[in-house]
Amino acid sequence: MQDCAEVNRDPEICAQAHLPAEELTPSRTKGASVNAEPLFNAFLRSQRHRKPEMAITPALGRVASLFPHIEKDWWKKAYNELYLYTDGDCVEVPAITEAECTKLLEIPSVQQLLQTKGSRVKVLDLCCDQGRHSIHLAKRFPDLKVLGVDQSTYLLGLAKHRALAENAQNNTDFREGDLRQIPTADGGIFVIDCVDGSWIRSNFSKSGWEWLEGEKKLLACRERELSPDQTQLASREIVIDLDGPSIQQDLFYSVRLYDLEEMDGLLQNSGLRVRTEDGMQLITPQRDGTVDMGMMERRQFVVAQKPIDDPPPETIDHDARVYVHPSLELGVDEHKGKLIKVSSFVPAGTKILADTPYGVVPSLDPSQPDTTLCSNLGCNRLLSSGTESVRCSEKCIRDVAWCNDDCRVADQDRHGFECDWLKSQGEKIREKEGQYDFAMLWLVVRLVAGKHLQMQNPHNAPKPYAWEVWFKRGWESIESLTGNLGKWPETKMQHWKRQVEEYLSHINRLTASVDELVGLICREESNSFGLYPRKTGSLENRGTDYGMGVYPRASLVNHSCDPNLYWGPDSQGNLVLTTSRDLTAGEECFICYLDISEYGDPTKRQRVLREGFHFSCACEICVLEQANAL
Ligand SMILES: C[S@@+](CC[C@H](N)C(=O)[O-])C[C@H]1O[C@@H](n2cnc3c(N)ncnc32)[C@H](O)[C@@H]1O
Repeated sequence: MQDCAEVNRDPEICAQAHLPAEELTPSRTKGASVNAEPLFNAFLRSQRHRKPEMAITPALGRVASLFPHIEKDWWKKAYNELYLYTDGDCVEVPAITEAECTKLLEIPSVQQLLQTKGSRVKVLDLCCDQGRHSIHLAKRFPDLKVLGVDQSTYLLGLAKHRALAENAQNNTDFREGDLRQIPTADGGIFVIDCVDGSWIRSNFSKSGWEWLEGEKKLLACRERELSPDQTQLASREIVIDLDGPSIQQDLFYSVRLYDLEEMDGLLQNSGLRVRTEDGMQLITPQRDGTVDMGMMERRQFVVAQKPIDDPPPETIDHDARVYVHPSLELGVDEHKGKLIKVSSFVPAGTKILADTPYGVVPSLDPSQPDTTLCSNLGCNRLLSSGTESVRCSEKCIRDVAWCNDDCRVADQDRHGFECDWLKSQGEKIREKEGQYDFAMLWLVVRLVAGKHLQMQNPHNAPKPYAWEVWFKRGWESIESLTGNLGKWPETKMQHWKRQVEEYLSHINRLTASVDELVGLICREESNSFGLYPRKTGSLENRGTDYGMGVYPRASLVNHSCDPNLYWGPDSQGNLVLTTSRDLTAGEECFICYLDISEYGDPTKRQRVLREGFHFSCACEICVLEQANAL
């Protein structure tokens, strides 16, 4: 690996196009695509004499479980010529490689890097396989230096052969290496193209039969099994050559399934920070109905970076972390008001929006009084009991903590705004009005604190973001939220007015009037999101909330009892909205405002929506239920 570092020290784009190679089970496409490339076949022919390295377990019939049969280092032998026939062939189409590279280049931070550095950028392609991305990028940008690293001597040989034939040998290099021993460079961008574990977990096919009509006539028979803890997917692949000695391979292997949160955690453990603003884009390779796509069916890009120097707290712009999918746009409906829709087809499992909060508060679970959120708005990490944390030196309230001193310093000004108020009013409100009203009033105070800081630091508004075509940022985004004014019952309005007069006049720097603050409560109550441990919008119970926040962009998504998005916070308190099914062009996006697992009863559900959100739901489920009730 020393060599790699020398050839391509500090790569700027580290693309783990197949993370790790052994973690993927690329699916199959027609053998015709293999035939389409004479060079590839010539190489295969030249390798014909090689005996497959794979040891075949003789006469092993049906097995009770696949897991006991998996050899420890199965991946050391599996990436041979058969792999390209039965697995790698599904992406052996130049158009797919081109589309995937275009996606990579569309990642905002990659674009930015290319714009600032030109094509002098160095690319490290880990688990480069037969070099299809490396060679494509090298040809597309002749000044680029691309190093491909893989553990398979066979695939590297093919990559070198191809680079030569495609005249890309001068700016590519291919070396043998183990990705686990490659140090990550500072300042570069780390892109992982990996299997979408959570999707595969619930959608994988237990078996697959596939005819592979190419240079060889092969039949691949596959069987798959999920481990009891659902973290591993084991496969058995028997490959039969119809012309030659029949069984070519009986391979048992297993792949670890990571979902986005786990991947995020892994990257953070390795000192990388996930760039949520770059999105985790989904690639769905071309396929046809006859292909057993295996784990290639759903993949995603995760983009991360080693933190460079953090900007000083007063210049932090949380809105810089907002991610908006390019197909997303705003609309208006006569009854529903503003709405979010998509302008083109978006496949299921796509992150459509990741929004940053304008304010968040922890909502303490009384059974776990030590659990809270890092108070730094740029962090919001969950601090479970036992996690090391820094407490407020003024001992204002037990809910206030930071995960470390850096976060405390970054949050100094904002917390300074609320500290005295929390100290004098916090526990009193909780005792007299209850936890819900305390969290609501605290959130309102944090919203006002945000406005106050913004007014103090007007330079806190750098360049416009592309998403500002549709959305507002900063305090303006809060002001533009619907408050359902005039729709709340008078008793509720009086209750909030009393609370504002009784508790909020204690903030010295608060310059807002009682009416403005009551209006802010109405907005907060119409738009705030709970932070739940499990995703919401599915039939699963979402669990108990550990925080609540106002997310001005995500707030524009309307409700349906049969939503097409699910939502949940990431580890930094950003709210991530993901499509739960394919969306067609023009379709409105919906989340479910309720935990549908608790609101199966239509009357109860309609009542909560009317009282809490002031509308009668007319989604398909509600219409059907009403028709059945008549
Ligand atoms: C979080 S906001 C959603 C964005 C809102 N449409 C706007 O104009 O800002 C919640 C409010 O949107 C409206 N809304 C949401 N879903 C709706 C639906 N399915 N039908 C009618 N109104 C809806 C209600 O007024 C609700 O209180």
